[in-house]
Amino acid sequence: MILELENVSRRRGDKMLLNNVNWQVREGEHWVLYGLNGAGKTSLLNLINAYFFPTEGKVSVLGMEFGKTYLAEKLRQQIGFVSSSIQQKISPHDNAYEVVLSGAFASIGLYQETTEEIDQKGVDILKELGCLEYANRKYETLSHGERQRVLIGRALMAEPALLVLDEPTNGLDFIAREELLESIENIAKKPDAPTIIYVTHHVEEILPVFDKTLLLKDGEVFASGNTDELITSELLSEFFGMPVNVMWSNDRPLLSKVQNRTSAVQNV
Ligand SMILES: Nc1ncnc2c1ncn2[C@@H]1O[C@H](COP(=O)(O)OP(=O)(O)OP(=O)(O)O)[C@@H](O)[C@H]1O
Repeated sequence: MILELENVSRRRGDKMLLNNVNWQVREGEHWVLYGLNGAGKTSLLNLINAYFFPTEGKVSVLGMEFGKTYLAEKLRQQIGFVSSSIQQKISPHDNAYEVVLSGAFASIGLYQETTEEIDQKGVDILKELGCLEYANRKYETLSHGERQRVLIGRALMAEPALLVLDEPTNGLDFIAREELLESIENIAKKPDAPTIIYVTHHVEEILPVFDKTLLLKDGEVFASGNTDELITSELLSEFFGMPVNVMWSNDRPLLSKVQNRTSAVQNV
């Protein structure tokens, strides 16, 4: 089992950041974690990464149960994490190749000697993610989309059992977003792929490989299960508290607001 959360709550003062969350992620599954701003997604990721501990409930990540053994460092080495907070920590003067290689040591910056095997693996990953042409460019000169690819490459260097992609398409234009999604899909489809948790605000980004979804609302699990059963007009209308329409095109959902009668009349 990759992830097992049992009746997990996290309180901060009077506020419940997470309330009675149950979630099981099995090896080989790919999940979307979907929620609006403030739903508790970051809080949940902080818990998975052992930056937070639950006030109540049981958390077990990659077979390590929190509280019983304190293995935060060991755990984090086995989780590939791509987020805007990691993005900000990368040294802007390191080149793309060095950033990717640093993932082998779970370090920010490359301080250790690499082996030939590590170097080759870095090249393979750069190739796979389409980053070879800018491998020698400084991180600070890369576009937003290129940086995200490099960060995913860095995360893959450590061969993580779990890869968490926290809103990786933020700030990307349509083409860059679709290209990045294609790369993510290719990674997910590989036989030795890590389990992926893809965090997003955008239903349109749910790729067919993400066949499991957790809908988080106000710190609680609104629903979890098979994506095609959850991402429906009916369930999402209930989730948003307003009527929405979900249409599927090329196995990807498209979301739109259903116009109510009053606004339709106003538009006449
Ligand atoms: N340290 C804290 N103290 C008090 N409230 C907090 C703290 N951290 C987060 N919150 C609140 O908990 C709620 C959940 O926040 P969280 O950042 O987990 O949501 P999110 O789903 O990641 O949102 P976004 O998509 O906007 O990043 C929010 O209402 C937030 O204001």
